[in-house]
Amino acid sequence: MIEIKNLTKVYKLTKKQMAEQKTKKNMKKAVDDISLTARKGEIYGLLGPNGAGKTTTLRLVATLLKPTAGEVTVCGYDTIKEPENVRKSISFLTNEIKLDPQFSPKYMFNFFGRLHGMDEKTIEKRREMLFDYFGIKDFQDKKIDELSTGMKQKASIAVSLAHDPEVVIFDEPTNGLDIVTARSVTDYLKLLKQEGKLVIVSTHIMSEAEKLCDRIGIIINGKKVMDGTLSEILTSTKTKDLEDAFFELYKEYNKEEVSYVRSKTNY
Ligand SMILES: Nc1ncnc2c1ncn2[C@@H]1O[C@H](COP(=O)(O)OP(=O)(O)OP(=O)(O)O)[C@@H](O)[C@H]1O
Repeated sequence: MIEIKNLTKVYKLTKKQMAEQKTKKNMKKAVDDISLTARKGEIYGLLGPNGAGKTTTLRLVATLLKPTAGEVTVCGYDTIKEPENVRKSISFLTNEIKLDPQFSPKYMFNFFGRLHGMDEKTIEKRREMLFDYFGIKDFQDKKIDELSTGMKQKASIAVSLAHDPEVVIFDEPTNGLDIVTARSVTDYLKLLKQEGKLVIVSTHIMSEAEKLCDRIGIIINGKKVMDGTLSEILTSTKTKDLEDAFFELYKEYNKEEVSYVRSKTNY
């Protein structure tokens, strides 16, 4: 289980970042008082536009960042007090973490398996199963550098799952993948859920959130503005699909931006 309580993350901005973000403030509140609970046997989706704070939230859960305020527990372990136990319980995948291009998928899998303290027999069994599922076997001895984007992503996913963790945290796992590869990834996430794992993903793809996630947390400007099942969200927003629901919430929580877009488009 993941329990997030009043989580806040403020970044200090460099002068360059201030210029890039066109702001005079040297602080950016990327995550603003988010609380949520995600349970075993479900896929929880963080849905939000670019810059909403999804990656920062997942990095805080994965112990890669320290919160400015609030707390997170993963499988009962506090991310600040017991980060090692949290790391043992999770798989974390993000676009910024890449496998070393000079090594092969097989080498990387074995390396991470040993790092997690797995014995050679278990490593081989897990590798065979995961490489088989993701169609990596024929490419397992090639350099990562020589693989296609989809194959690289599938290899990263397989390696990240080597130790069979209870909690799977994937930041935009289908980003940049073709529809067939993306489907093999989302189908595998459903299998993990059926095994009783907790899967938490971020996405800005409405259809993916609709089809994949049991519950969805909508994040706008660092705040969780709503969460629930798809039908709960549609009922509360009186809309017929997630895109309309998202836009209703976006208008409510982002009035300045929406009126700017309207004035530009006469919408
Ligand atoms: N290391 C950092 N230093 C300063 N600001 C940051 C840093 N990382 C992220 N931000 C800012 O924090 C905000 C939230 O970023 P974050 O990457 O968490 O959003 P996101 O929802 O994952 O967006 P995307 O879908 O574009 O990945 C953005 O305004 C971003 O520019």
